[in-house]
Amino acid sequence: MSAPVKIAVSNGTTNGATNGNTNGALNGATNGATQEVNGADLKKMKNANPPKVYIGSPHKEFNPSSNDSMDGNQFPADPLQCRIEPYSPYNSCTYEIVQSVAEFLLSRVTIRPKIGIICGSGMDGTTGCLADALTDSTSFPYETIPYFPTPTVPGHMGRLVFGYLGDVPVMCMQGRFHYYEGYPLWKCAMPVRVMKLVGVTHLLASNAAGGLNNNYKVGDIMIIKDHINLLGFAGNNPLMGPNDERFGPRFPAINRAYDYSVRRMAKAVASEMNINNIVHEGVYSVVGGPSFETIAEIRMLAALGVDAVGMSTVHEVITARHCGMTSFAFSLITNKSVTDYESYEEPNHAEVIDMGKHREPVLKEFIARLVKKIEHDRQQSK
Ligand SMILES: O=P(O)(O)O[C@H]1O[C@H](CO)[C@@H](O)[C@H]1O
Ligand code: HPA
Repeated sequence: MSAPVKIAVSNGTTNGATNGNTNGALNGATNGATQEVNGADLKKMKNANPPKVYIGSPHKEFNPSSNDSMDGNQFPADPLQCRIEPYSPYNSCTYEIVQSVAEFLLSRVTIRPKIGIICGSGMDGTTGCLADALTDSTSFPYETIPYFPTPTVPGHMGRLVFGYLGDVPVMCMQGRFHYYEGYPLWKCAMPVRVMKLVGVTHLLASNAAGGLNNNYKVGDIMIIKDHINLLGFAGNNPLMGPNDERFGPRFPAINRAYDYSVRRMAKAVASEMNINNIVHEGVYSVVGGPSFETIAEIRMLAALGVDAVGMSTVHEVITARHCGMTSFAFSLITNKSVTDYESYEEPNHAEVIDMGKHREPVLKEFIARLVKKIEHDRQQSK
């Protein structure tokens, strides 16, 4: 049975005050009621209270005259304001909105994490992994967080957990948002900006990916050293639209996206754990999905120097770098990409999730040790 977690119960009000003095982070007092429930209770709660569909959901017909509320707020009466809606490829989530989400969270937890973790498919604790390893945790189902999207993909649980990994305070996204779910890229990456305004300085993202590199086996880990943003090549980027300099510059550099020193720490962790034989470093490419790749596409990606392919992470890392966060990401190779026209093999999401669960203990330890090193390094460089 999984460890009890505290569920933060929204009382519809926020009282966090902006102090804006530490990395743009907000500071707020805890006033949210909390209650203890276990994992089973949480599932029951989720089923009993089907997710409210907020303005940010891709699945809702937007109706300006509706009286639907978002955390107690009415939709704006002015229909022009209502044009700020989620289908736009341009970011319509203002700094103030992100700030209000950060305040909402900070006013309900006392913990002030500097490290934010995003769990990939099958690694999100649906069976009780990383987030359940957190102690003294407070958990927010996404549907209880104003403006947050809700995940629609199996293997992505959909809650934000604050707690201690070892003795390091972290916040952990159990479940992420993908472009193929219907969310524009800026919306998929919006939680990263929330992390930033909560005070997070280091993003640590994981994902499930298909392995193209012939040296990789299913179950291996690939530390991402660089990416090819295929969605960006096609004119789609989470930073498209008006730029708010409070987050970052109009034209951010991305060539050092995957922090060299954190990658070195990750390799040191692999040595300590004696798993060098399954840990590689390589290039990840994002595709839009949800269909897996054709053989011709895989061959093209391999020719471009891609080692692993997936449908996430890149927009999160771009958004993190834009707002000055240090970022690190790794892929769990959950399947080998098919390159042979004679092959009967087909990738499928079930095997992706199964491999995530199978590798859970190794990944948990890998992340916990890395988090400890990052925190140690952060303390040293103060
Ligand atoms: O990248 P994560 O979220 O780990 O998920 C990966 O697994 C799914 C395909 O099985 C896709 O969503 C792909 O991106
Ligand atoms: N392709 C794209 N995304 C993926 C894959 C894949 O083979 N495996 C896990 N996520």
